[in-house]
Amino acid sequence: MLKADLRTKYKALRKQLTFDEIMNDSLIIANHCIDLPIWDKTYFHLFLPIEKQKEINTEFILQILAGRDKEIVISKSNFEDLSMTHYLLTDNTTIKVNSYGIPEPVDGIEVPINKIEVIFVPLLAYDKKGNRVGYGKGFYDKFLSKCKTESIKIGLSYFDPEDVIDDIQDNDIKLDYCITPFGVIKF
Ligand SMILES: Nc1nc2c(c(=O)[nH]1)N(C=O)[C@@H](CNc1ccc(C(=O)N[C@@H](CCC(=O)O)C(=O)O)cc1)CN2
Ligand SMILES: Nc1ncnc2c1ncn2[C@@H]1O[C@H](COP(=O)(O)OP(=O)(O)OP(=O)(O)O)[C@@H](O)[C@H]1O
Repeated sequence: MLKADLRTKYKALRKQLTFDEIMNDSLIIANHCIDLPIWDKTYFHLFLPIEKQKEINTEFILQILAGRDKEIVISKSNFEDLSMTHYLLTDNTTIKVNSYGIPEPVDGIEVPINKIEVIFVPLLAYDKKGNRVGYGKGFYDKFLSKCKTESIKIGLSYFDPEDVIDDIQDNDIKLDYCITPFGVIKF
């Protein structure tokens, strides 16, 4: 299927999810993280969920990371140049929801991209090769292209993969893993 059709399909599927399903799936997904070979790493990038889009609630993953004394990195998005700036999440971080519904740090200690070792990636759909589709502005394509090649990219999804995304381009960066409520997929 084409990216545009996948966006429509998966937005519709997400719309049907109840609050309880979102919470249950998010908790199961967080528990699957424990099985991944990432726990020797220090710098973990996490997205904070857009509630109105019914994204996976990453609060449970956040708790696991904090419990293991990891450095947690979150981003602020610039919709003018489609770039992201990365900040360390600390006890003093003030989070504000922006006009797109994304919870973001107001300011803080900036983290250079080359420090980030593990990235939890939001997505609408993905395929069996680890290609992904987001909201279509290319924020994560750009961000992931600047990350160290050895960084571990982990998608989170409520759903199984599609067979194939037909319009993949050269600048699409593949995931290393995807976690769903059904288990961990390695690409
Ligand atoms: N939690 C989270 N943070 C993230 C992303 C994400 O997917 N999830 N992004 C991943 O790249 C970037 C933000 N990407 C976005 C791109 C477009 C829209 C947007 O256009 N929203 C419209 C309606 C979207 C729609 O339904 O298609 C709106 O809010 O009106 C929002 C976020 C960076 N931060
Ligand atoms: N590394 C890059 N640098 C600059 N532009 C890019 C890069 N990667 C992708 N783009 C551009 O971003 C636009 C959106 O790409 P795509 O449809 O793959 O977005 P997406 O993966 O759905 O969105 P997102 O990454 O925000 O979740 C395309 O026009 C693409 O050419």
